[in-house]
Amino acid sequence: MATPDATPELSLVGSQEQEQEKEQDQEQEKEREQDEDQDEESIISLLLSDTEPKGKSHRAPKRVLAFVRVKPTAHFAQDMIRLGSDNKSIEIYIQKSPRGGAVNNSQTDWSFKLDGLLHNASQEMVYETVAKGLVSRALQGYNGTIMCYGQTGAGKTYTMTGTASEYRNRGIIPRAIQQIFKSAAEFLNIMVAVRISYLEIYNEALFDLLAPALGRGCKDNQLSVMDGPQGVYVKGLSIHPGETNRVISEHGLNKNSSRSHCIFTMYIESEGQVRVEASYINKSLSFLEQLVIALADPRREHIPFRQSKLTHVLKDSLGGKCNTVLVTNIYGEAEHVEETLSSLRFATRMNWVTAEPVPNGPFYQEASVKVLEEEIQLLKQELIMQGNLTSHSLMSYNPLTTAQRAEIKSQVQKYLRGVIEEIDEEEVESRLWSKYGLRYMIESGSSSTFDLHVEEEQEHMEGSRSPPPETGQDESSQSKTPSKDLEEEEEEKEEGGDQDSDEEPTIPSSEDSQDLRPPVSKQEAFELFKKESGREIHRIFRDNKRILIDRKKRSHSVAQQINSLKQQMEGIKEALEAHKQKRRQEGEYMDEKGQVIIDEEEFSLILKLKELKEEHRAGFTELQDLKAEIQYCQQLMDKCRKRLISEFEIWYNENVHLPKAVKKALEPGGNIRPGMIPLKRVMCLDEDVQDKFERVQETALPDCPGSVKPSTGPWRPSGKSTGNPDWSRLRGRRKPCPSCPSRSLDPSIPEGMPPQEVPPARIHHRFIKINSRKSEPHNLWAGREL
Ligand SMILES: Nc1ncnc2c1ncn2[C@@H]1O[C@H](COP(=O)(O)OP(=O)(O)OP(=O)(O)O)[C@@H](O)[C@H]1O
Repeated sequence: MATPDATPELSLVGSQEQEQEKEQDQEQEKEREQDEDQDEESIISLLLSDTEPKGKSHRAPKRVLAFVRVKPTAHFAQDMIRLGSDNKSIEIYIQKSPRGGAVNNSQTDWSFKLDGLLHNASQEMVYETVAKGLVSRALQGYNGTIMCYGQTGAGKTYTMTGTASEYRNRGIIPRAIQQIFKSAAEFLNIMVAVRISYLEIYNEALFDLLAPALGRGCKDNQLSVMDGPQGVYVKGLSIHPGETNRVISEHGLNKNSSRSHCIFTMYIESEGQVRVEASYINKSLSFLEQLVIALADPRREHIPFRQSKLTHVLKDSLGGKCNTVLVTNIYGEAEHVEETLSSLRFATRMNWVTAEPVPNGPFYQEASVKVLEEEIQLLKQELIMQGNLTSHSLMSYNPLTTAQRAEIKSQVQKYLRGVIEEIDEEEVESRLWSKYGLRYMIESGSSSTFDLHVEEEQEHMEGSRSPPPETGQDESSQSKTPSKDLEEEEEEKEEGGDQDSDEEPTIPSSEDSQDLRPPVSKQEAFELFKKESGREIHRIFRDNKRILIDRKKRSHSVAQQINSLKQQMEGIKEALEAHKQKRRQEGEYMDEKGQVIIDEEEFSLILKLKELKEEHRAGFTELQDLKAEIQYCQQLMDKCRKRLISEFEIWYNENVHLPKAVKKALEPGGNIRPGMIPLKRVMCLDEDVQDKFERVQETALPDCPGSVKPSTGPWRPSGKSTGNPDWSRLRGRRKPCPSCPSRSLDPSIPEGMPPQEVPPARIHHRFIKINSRKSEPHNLWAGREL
């Protein structure tokens, strides 16, 4: 049984044969005395806490933590084993051997100081003391190893796996798995995968305990310990998704376990990257002792890791980048005292082994990286969408290479010399437009605002290279925000209907070839569409997007808040634990109801912890709600995006590709039913036809100031005309001029119709298309004549 009143005494009485060892131990003991007081508490608290101490490098060497667990017994050798009331020291007293004679100076007393004694400790307490901090650190990215060492039957398996019969007696492994999954569940943004392996080393042979067909005794077993760039690993060892119970019960508790060493490893991965390997070793070791002696001696250069499979496998766990905790299981009975002494010596040496744990990358950082990655993904999707809209699915957003520049230059030159009819590359086309500031003209009879917007867009993009609009709009109307502008336009439309007018500034003069307009690019058309027909759906899309971004930001900050609360809670729990320990050591007072009396500080800590827990719970619920909202908004956004694109495609084809007359024919009551003319057959004026038409128009309207001459310029595709225009009819198609009301260019409008009744029409628009698809020579009038 425990001897709580035993005085802790740090003394070392040695025997001759152990003199050398004793000197070394004394030297170390002195050093330890100096460092210990400052160091010990901080090391333990660092290991047991989630947080890094401020101002301290996490690369500072850390000792292996050594705990001793005493197996409960009714025959505790009180006279031989004395447990210190500090719960850290243990003394062994062995009576002098009578064989030693009168001069018997063999050592009889040994005193050991470790990081903690676990006597009559529940499984829960063992886990809290030994493993919880290490697992928390594993979740922050540090590899960790928990080892159990001790005499056969001393309780290693019980400590590691516990008993299957009683839930509360589950051991470190199931509790660690539970803690990992619980913590992972709190980081909803991160997918955490836990995989396991279970290795047995028996007579220097390796066995995969999770490969049913390859258990011990199977000749096919081909496992070997390897040194890899990522550290030591066992080649051929199977790694499984985290369902362990069945297999462990089959293999883990075999009868010969006392002669074997078992290493259970958990690999914690977040989003594909192996983060942590938390290993558990549960068997007594012999080569390990030599290794530990070597590791504990700073003067030793060679560390004999490779002398056994076990020590080789443990290379990264001892003295490496790993947090290591040792539990030494001992018996409390007198008959085992020699073995107990040897186990405690091992524990003390292990306690001197240092390591420099380095994180693989903490989850908390991972969470923020995840948010940024999602943002990048979102932006990429938008870029792809834009690319699709501009038919630039293969568009590269990188600067052009020299070869690409040369290709563009050569194509442009060929095109300008008339060597080629079309510039193949769509990207070349778009760059051409932007380089030469070319504008477009649209065969549109109904959308006056369309042109106006295009003009505004161009101005916006090119820094007001065009002359200001002469539509009578005052300056204030030009400086309106797009949304306000759109609202007012809408109102204007409602009040005055379609205000297509001849005064619009988009009408180019024939002298000014700069104003010649190539066809509208899809990108520009899309911008326009978003402000007009697609305005509502675009608004919804934007609203959803705004909500989505807002929720993502919020969820990120809530996640951070939760993490910080968690850290605070851990801090308070530690403080409470310290209070509890102190209380127990100093003796507890009870009130009349038998309840322990606590001091004010402890009470306020309890209240604070309660408060934090509530906040944590609320934060967690909010995070889950936000997650659901984010998912929902994302779906809505996707739907809106699809709808926006599909409606735009229809709008674009109708407004840009279809000439006015075809559109008119497609209107309800028109003579062409939708679908009769494939939209892909882009209607464009054949160049020859158009040239002739321009000439006819010029001669037909020589002296009418209100008439506008079609533009001429360098954009003359030299396609062969196959059309057969009816010139007599063409002569009749002129733009209605306010001063010449009897003349109309619309074939559907009889001559002499008053101007106010003439539907809006433009003859100065010409359709020039440069793209990789060949469009059939086809003209508006031929279409109408069908
Ligand atoms: N702290 C404890 N409380 C209750 N029972 C214990 C405790 N420690 C060990 N035992 C019991 O003692 C027996 C032996 O323990 P265990 O199998 O864990 O020893 P071991 O060190 O793993 O032995 P071996 O090296 O031979 O495998 C088991 O029945 C176990 O349940």
